This record gives sequence, C-alpha cells and structure tokens, in this order.
Amino acid sequence: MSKTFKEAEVATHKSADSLWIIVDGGVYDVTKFADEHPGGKKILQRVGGKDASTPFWKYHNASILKKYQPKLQIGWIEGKAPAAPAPKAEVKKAAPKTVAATTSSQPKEALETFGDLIPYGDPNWYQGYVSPYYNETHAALRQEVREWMEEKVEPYLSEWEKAKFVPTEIYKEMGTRGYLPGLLGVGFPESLTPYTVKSVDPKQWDLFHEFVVTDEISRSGSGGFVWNVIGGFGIGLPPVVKFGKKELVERIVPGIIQGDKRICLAITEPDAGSDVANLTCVAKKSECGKFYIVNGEKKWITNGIWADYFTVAVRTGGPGMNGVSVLLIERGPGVTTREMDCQGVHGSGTTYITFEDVKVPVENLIGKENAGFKVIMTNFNHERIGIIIQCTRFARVCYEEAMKYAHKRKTFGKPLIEHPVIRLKLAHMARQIEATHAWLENILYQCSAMGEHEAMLRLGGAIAGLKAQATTTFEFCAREAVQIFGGIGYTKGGQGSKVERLYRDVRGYAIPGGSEEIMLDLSIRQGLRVHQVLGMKL
Ligand code: HEM
Repeated sequence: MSKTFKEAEVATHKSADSLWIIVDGGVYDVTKFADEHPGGKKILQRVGGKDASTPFWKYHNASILKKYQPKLQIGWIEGKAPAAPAPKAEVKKAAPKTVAATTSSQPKEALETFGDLIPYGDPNWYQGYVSPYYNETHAALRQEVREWMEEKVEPYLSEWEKAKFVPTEIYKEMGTRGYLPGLLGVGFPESLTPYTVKSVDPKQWDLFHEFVVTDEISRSGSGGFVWNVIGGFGIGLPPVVKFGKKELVERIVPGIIQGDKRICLAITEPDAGSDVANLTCVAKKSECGKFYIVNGEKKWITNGIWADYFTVAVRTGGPGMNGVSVLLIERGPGVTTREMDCQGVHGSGTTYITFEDVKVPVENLIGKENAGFKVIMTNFNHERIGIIIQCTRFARVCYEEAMKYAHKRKTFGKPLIEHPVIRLKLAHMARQIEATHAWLENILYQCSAMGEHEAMLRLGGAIAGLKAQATTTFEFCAREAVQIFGGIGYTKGGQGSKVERLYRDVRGYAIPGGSEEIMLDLSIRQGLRVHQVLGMKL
C-alpha cells in the first residue's frame, strides 16, 4: 500500500465509473463497492473525489475501515501514509515471583498509557494511574491480545453473531497463542502444552494475567464470542485438571488446551439449575464394576454442541448433595446434543444434551464418588470470577461506545455530550463500573494470596455478591447505552451493534452461574458464617 496520490488526482475520480474517496489520508476506490454499500450508492457519489473523513466517521466504527481496507484502499495522499511503527521494546523477563511479592516490591510508578484514554473507558491502570497489581508483563500481554483481537476478531463479529458461529481457527489460535492454558486458574501448565504466551514467561503467569486475557477478549462486546472460545473451556476443564486422575489428565488435557478438542461443563438440568443438589441425571455402576451407565438430560450447556468431552454432574448415591459425583464423559454412543435458540450470547452453542445408557469407564470419575459437590463448589469461584470480569468489561464497552457516540451525534443543535441528562447517565454508568472493577481487583488479589481451599471458604460469599454487582452494573449500562444510541442501539449491525448485542446478552449473565437473587442471599449467609469463625460480635 505504498502508492501515493495528490489530492488533485483523486479529485478527477468522482463519477460512477471511477469513484474514489479519501478517509483519514487513505485513498479508497469505491467504484464497484458503491452498488453494495449498505448506506446507498448516491451518498458515496456525493463525496466522490473528496475527503470524506467527517461523514465516514459520523456513520461508521473503526472496525468497518479495518475490514474493508484490504479490499478497497489503493494508496495514500502524499505525506499522509502512517510512519512505520517503532520496534517494540523487549518484555523484561524478571525472576519468577508470586503476585504478593511482585506487588510489594513494585516501584510505585504508573505504566505507560494505553488505549483511547476516554475517562473510565478502560481500567485506570491503562490511563496513567498507579496500581499495585500490574507490571510490564501485564502491559505487554494487554497489547498482544488487543492487536490480535483488532485484526482477527473485531471486524467480523457482527457476521459471526448473525451466523451464530465463530471460525474454528480462532479457538485453535487461543490454544497456540497460549491463552487457553493460561485460563485455568492454576498458573501456566507448561508440562501439558508446547505453546506459551509470547509476552509472558510461563513462570511469571498469575491471576492478573488471566484477568487481562479475559478482559481484553471481552472488549469484543460479544458474550457469544467470549463464550464460544472460553465458555465451556473455562468451567469444564479446571475440575478435570484439579481433581482428575493423572492418566486421564495426560490423555485428554493437552488436546484441549492446544485448541484441538473442546470440553463443556454439564450441571444444569431441565429441572435443576442453581439448585444443584436436586439433580437427577443418574450414573449406576455396571455389574462388572468397570463402568458407570449414565442416563439423563442436561440443559443450557455452553459449547455442548461442539464438545468432545463433557464434565458432568451425576447422581451416584442417595438424594441431596452427598449423592452427587462428577464424571468426564466422552462423546460417543448414547450422547446426543441439540443446539438451543436463546435470546442472546449467539455463537456460544447453548445445548440440550441427552445421555442414554452411556458407558463411562470408572477411571473417568473426577474426584471421589459421592463427593462431587466439593468439585462443583470449588469450580464456582473460578467460573463466577470469569463472569464478573466479562460483565465488568461489557459494562465498560457500553459506556465507552455511548461516550464516543455522544460526541458524534447532535440533537437540538449540539452534541449529545453537551446535554446534562446524557452526562448524568454516563456518570451513573462510570461510578458503578469503577466500583465493581476495584472490588474485583481486590478479590483477585485475595485469591492470589490464599490457597484455593481457603479462598473457596472465605471468598465464596464475597464473590457471589460481586457477581450480582457485576451483572446489575452490566444491565444498567446496557440499558443506558441503548437509550443514548436511540434507534441505532435498537438496530443490529452498524455503529450501535455492540450495545444492541450486549443488551440481549445481559440475561445470559444474570441467570447462569448462580442467579442474582441466589448470589445476593449467599453473599450474606456465607459472609456471616465466615465471620462467625473469625470471631464476629453482634
Ligand atoms: C471506505 C468507504 C466505506 C465503506 C467500506 C462503508 C461501509 C459501510 C457499511 C459496512 C455499512 C453498514 C453499517 C455498518 O456495518 O456500520 C455502511 C453504512 C452506511 N454508510 Fe458507509 N461506507 C463507506 C463510506 C461511506 C461514506 C463516505 C459515507 C457518507 C458520505 C457513508 C455513509 C453511510 C451511511 C449513511 C450508512 C447507513 C448508516 C445507518 O444504517 O445508520 N459511507 N457503510
């Protein structure tokens, strides 16, 4: 794309049979594209031969330019081509440290600023504020994931959401770029994959790196995309890694974390959701004692439709929580999956599963027989933290998109941002996002400092409360952003596409993983229990 043109030359291409326009110094030949332009042919012809940057940005997002650049751009106006990017600084490979050690010895200096610097549009450590939680490796990872998302994912999201699909190469890349192995809440499992993350030494990997990956992929503003790539993985695999037998882990985990195979978590049933202790999918030992025979149904199972493996809660004993076990079921005879049609999170493959006389080797038991409840409960903290990270970023995306649009769109003779009622909406969004984010960082820090068992007991209540805080914040921000966008936020595709999509995704976050009502109640019940042990005086 090194060809350059003078403005006078572009000006001669203003007819239907040779139509060029300039956007941000780039020269685009839209002669053939004009007929298929969703905004119409005439509107392009009116700016033929001219600099159309202002009207272009009025009607489109950056991802449109990125997507069409390879097809339509023919060069640059003289002197306007962007300078080649400066070579990137090498990431410092510091000696391995725990988060606690890293933070206590960290110089109290802000990291370089990153992103669009819209106030509250990114977490404050992106915007020149000091934070005890992050160092250069987190910053390098943030840049690495964002570049990948902007190039490979963002321009195609509306298409994928419509088709309820994400190309399998993207999941594969999540494996080869080392993001999948880093998202298990167990550090970086180097022994199970040859792939590592380019910008972070595996020995330095901590929960805040995990946070950065999930946060940056959630900038997609698509629950369907995020759940497609990590929805089943992030909740289905950790129980296998933590409680599975060595032989099973070595046999199946490498294929999954390298992005070749898929796994999902199947707990919810048509008649048992947050009420896990009541599940009825049954697993009976065969007479030879070598197998469990599984019969039952599972519903709303993310990624189930493509899954090779199912981490399944089954009843092996009597009623209640002490009769529940967890089995790793492999796709095969007796396993049937059907995709469900839901309000949002399109592309995440929400599935109805039936197990009919499925033979499962006893070696596939995860944890101990009838002690599956512990496996499920241990998993909940990690699952809920994933949901909290995603919702907090989704709320931020709603805010960021609304703030940008409020500067473009004029009503009653002035930009929306100059109307106090719009600033009030943005302020209420920002204060909730920042509060949620700060609580989340604090909880992650506590998780890093405690062992998993202690974290499960002591933080379960707070994490439940934070999940409700994150989903209500997300719901509020999605609502307010759609109001600011007006009709454009009610329309699929185009500038309001992220907020329109997120508005439909809200319930997909507020209900599963523990509904808001159950989370709020649990936060108080569990908090009282823990503080009784700590010596609470009432
Ligand atoms: C490189 C040149 C351009 C490309 C690739 C392009 C592409 C698109 C696409 C894909 C859409 C569908 C909506 C979306 O997904 O955002 C759209 C809509 C639209 N475009 Fe363009 N466009 C270009 C230039 C322009 C220019 C220069 C103008 C105005 C002078 C314009 C005005 C519009 C309008 C009014 C809409 C409809 C917006 C709506 O539905 O609210 N486009 N364009």
